[in-house]
Amino acid sequence: MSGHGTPVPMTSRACGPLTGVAEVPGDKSISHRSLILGAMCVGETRITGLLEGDDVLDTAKAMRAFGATVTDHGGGEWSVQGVGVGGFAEPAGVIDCGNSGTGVRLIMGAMATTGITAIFTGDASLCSRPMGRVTDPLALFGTRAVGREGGRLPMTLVGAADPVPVRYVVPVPSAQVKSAVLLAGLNAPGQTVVIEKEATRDHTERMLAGFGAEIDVEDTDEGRVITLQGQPELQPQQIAVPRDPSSAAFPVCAALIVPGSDVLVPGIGLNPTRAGLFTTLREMGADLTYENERIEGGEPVADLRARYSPDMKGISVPPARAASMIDEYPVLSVVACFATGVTDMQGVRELRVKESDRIDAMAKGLRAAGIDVAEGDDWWQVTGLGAGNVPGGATVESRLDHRIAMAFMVMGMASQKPMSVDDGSPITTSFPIFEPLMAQLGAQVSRANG
Ligand SMILES: O=C(O)C1=C[C@@H](OP(=O)(O)O)[C@@H](O)[C@H](O)C1
Ligand SMILES: C=C(OP(=O)(O)O)C(=O)O
Repeated sequence: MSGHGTPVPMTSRACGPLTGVAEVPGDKSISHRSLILGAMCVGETRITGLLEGDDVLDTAKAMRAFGATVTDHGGGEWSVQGVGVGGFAEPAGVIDCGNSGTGVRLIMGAMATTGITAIFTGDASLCSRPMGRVTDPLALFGTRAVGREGGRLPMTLVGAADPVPVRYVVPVPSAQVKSAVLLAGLNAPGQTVVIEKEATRDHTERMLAGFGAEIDVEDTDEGRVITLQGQPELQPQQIAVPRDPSSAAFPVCAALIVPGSDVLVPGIGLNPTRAGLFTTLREMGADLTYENERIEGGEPVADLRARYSPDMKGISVPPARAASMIDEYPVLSVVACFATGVTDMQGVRELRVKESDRIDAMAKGLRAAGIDVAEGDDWWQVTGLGAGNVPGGATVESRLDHRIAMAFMVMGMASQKPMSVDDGSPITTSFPIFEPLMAQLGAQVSRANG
């Protein structure tokens, strides 16, 4: 879990070219789902390339608490002996999901129709995030939730003993909400239907099909209609987790802004529901190429090659692309500082309910570093100063948010003065090897202030 220990101040300063190969860890979204779905079938699921970040480790602990046997075999190899759909045991203690919205919301879905009771909590960040978006649709199955004011953790969920299937139109673009409803639908008899107006990451749908569930996805005038047949017997799988495009974003963006850089980031999943940042960077004029494009485990994958790009221009990022790059706006806003002109980001209200209010956290930090930022409820604009012209020289609060901490560390690699964060410890939630990996490329990130 992050943010429970001593804060780790971190500083990043201008460095020579970043060069070499950046092997980023496994995908966080797919790692959570591998453990949860593995726990929901009878038999052994084998996983390679699991992200061993705090968020995923907390999900592994939770699956043990619900009765699955989760074993770390070393070197990113894990196995899960599952208990079957509807087979979760009632946990003896409180389920602490640490910093992870994905972990808590998907696990709530998975236990919601099993007739057991579980108590959930998390760190200060997670306890401030809205859970009603998940407990409202789960109530339609018959699940009861009692939490703090505003639907916040800590929260008790009493699972539905006789769940009914549900038809639910997801009111916010959220793969976590969609996934929670689908996982709950697994143990309800009959068909559960989830409709999303905007496509969000589709790992749950793809993986459910892989585990043998009967699931159908159709694009209609109403949106993406996902129909799941309840009470399947899921079949254990061998899963090779691809590398995380959201982690790849950091070495890629750093290479684009540090003079002379040339970095290869191999084996990155380019599922269209995740790859919006790379499309955006290319539209800005980034020298970012896809090499060795291939299909792995049913997903498009490529090696990304990012080179220093001093002539990038600000663009308008279309709101329809927001879901496919929702976690990448903090680091995109850093790249925008090194481009010329305005980068306009619209339709991004969801950024306000992540580990922190990411528009507010980035706007304050960027302004302190000499950048002009305008913002509204669901949009913000960053006025770039162009390569070499970004002042920097600020210490920013990371607010228990790994992506805020890493974004400002990337900024410091190319700004005139160093950038510091008050606490870099949250980085281990998603990217535990961020510091050694960036150092290996030539970055100067140190654990000290100023
Ligand atoms: O389903 C997932 O794995 C995730 C969905 C997104 O959250 P929302 O569903 O809240 O948009 C994303 O921000 C998060 O990092 C991972
Ligand atoms: C939003 C994120 O994660 P989560 O919602 O799982 O905490 C993220 O990793 O950027």
